[in-house]
Amino acid sequence: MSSAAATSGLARPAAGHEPATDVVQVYDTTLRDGAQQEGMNLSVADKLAIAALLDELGVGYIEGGWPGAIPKDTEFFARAAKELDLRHARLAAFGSTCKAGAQPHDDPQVQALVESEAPVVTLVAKSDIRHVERALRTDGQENLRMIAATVRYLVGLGREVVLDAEHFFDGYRYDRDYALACVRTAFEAGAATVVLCDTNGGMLPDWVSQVVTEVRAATDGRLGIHAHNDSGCAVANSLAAVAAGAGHVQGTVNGYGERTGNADLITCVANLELKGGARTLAGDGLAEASRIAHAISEITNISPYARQPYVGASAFAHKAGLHASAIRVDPDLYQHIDPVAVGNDMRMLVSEMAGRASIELKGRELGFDLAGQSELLTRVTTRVKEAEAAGYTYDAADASFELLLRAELDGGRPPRFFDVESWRTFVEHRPGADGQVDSEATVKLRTGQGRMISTGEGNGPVNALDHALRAALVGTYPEIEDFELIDYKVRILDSQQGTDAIIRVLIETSDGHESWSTVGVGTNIIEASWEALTDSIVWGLLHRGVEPR
Ligand SMILES: CC(=O)SCCNC(=O)CCNC(=O)[C@H](O)C(C)(C)COP(=O)(O)OP(=O)(O)OC[C@H]1O[C@@H](n2cnc3c(N)ncnc32)[C@H](O)[C@@H]1OP(=O)(O)O
Ligand SMILES: CC(=O)C(=O)O
Repeated sequence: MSSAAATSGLARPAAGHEPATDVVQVYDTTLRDGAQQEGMNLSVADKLAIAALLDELGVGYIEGGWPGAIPKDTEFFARAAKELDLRHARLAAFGSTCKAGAQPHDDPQVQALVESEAPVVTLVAKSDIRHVERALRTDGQENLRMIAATVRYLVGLGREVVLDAEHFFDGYRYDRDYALACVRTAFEAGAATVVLCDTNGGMLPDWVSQVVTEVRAATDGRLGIHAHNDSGCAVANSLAAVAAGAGHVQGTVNGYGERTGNADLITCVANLELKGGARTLAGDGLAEASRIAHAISEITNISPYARQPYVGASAFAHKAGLHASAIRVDPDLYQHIDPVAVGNDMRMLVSEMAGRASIELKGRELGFDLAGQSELLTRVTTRVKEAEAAGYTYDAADASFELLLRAELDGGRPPRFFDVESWRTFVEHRPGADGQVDSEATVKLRTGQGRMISTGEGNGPVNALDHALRAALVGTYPEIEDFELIDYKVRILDSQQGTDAIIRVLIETSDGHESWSTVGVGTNIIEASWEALTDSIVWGLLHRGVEPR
């Protein structure tokens, strides 16, 4: 594998996509525009924790929210000043220009921005004349006065002012002169950066490119880009803007944001750094990007998107056998960068699409050197294909695949910690018990310490079976007390057969340090669950280094 993505022959900038400037400011708005995402509700503690992670990533600016408008955001700035020790980022408070007919020093909303004590203030201003007239219900001159007065006032108080020109691209296409007048007014009043916003998110990269090129030629000062993803082009539009001369890019981690979200900041930065050769983040944060993106998902309580570029769990996961056979020669042949550059890992997926190279590489990932073991590789590949045809799925159940591989390595014998004599479950409904249904299971098995018979109760037959199995084993293998079933998924594979269909069960187990997934297949849910449950215990014991007792 190449040591750095930037050195990979595959990661060279494509002509026309290099940034026009080699330093691009990175401005994160996860805590403000990201928080505008449907269903997201961040506490002040959440915001402080995310801000610390963003600083670790190395962004230049963290927009913390809108003090004065949202009480939690007012509190965030008060606490951030005392509790955050930012090494890289400057905090930005977001708000709007003063109201029509008002002066900034009399406008309570502008005063709240001042009182936040954030060193940077980002003002949203209308730059589309239609919004000025219809939403603000004022005229173009008054809006320019509001921009000039508010920017000048805040700059006079020593703040770095960023002006977010809302609806800029739509406004520019409708009335170019007015949109340009807003940008010029902000620069003349002392704004450090004017950010051209695709607020409705409907632009396409060549439109953005053309507009930014023209604005750059017509004005003097640093331009930024703030793109929403309604046309699916937020990242592409941000890159197009930077290539056309914008020196500041706004976005959110994981692309959170209003409606379809904002430009995914990590994708933008990774593209700019690794392909465009720009300097964006302070420090080595990019190499930690996957961990940071996932940590932020934990805080927002929104499951990470596996297929997210660069940082997604599937971003460097390879399933097709032909891909694996080339990757065995050189990973660059099927990867656009070295995953290490963004703190991610290459993974091999074993499935019906696997070839012998996939099995060899997966084996290597699991710590087995299978190189040159041609017969074994053929046997395992055949077993995987047959099992997948019967309903198993190993790309979602690494632990079950490892047990299959170990069995083949050991002459077809699966690892044996116990021998099952029998198991059974029953479900009972008793009249007069408030509709309650009781489940009970009995498991009979043998370990080296003798014959064990245990009964378990549960809120369903699988739960009862799990309890009975654990009860039967815990005396011999106390280690299993730490194993916890954390996810359980059932899928009907042949739905046309109704209740006779094949059932697949996937189980995820954790011991508090790592988690592992196992699969079971059967004509009924309990049989399939039993297989996944026993695999999960066997794998857990093997990985604890436990010998059969
Ligand atoms: C494109 C973006 O995403 S910008 C960020 C948007 N974020 C938010 O709106 C979240 C926080 N917002 C809020 O808490 C509230 O909307 C507040 C506190 C800002 C305003 O609340 P209210 O005073 O009740 O006003 P309301 O939300 O109904 O309307 C917004 C007002 O701001 C005015 N306004 C809108 N944009 C601007 C601007 N750039 N400059 C000055 N005034 C503006 C509108 O004309 C309207 O004024 P009006 O009350 O005189 O009609
Ligand atoms: C400022 C902002 O969030 C927008 O225009 O989309």
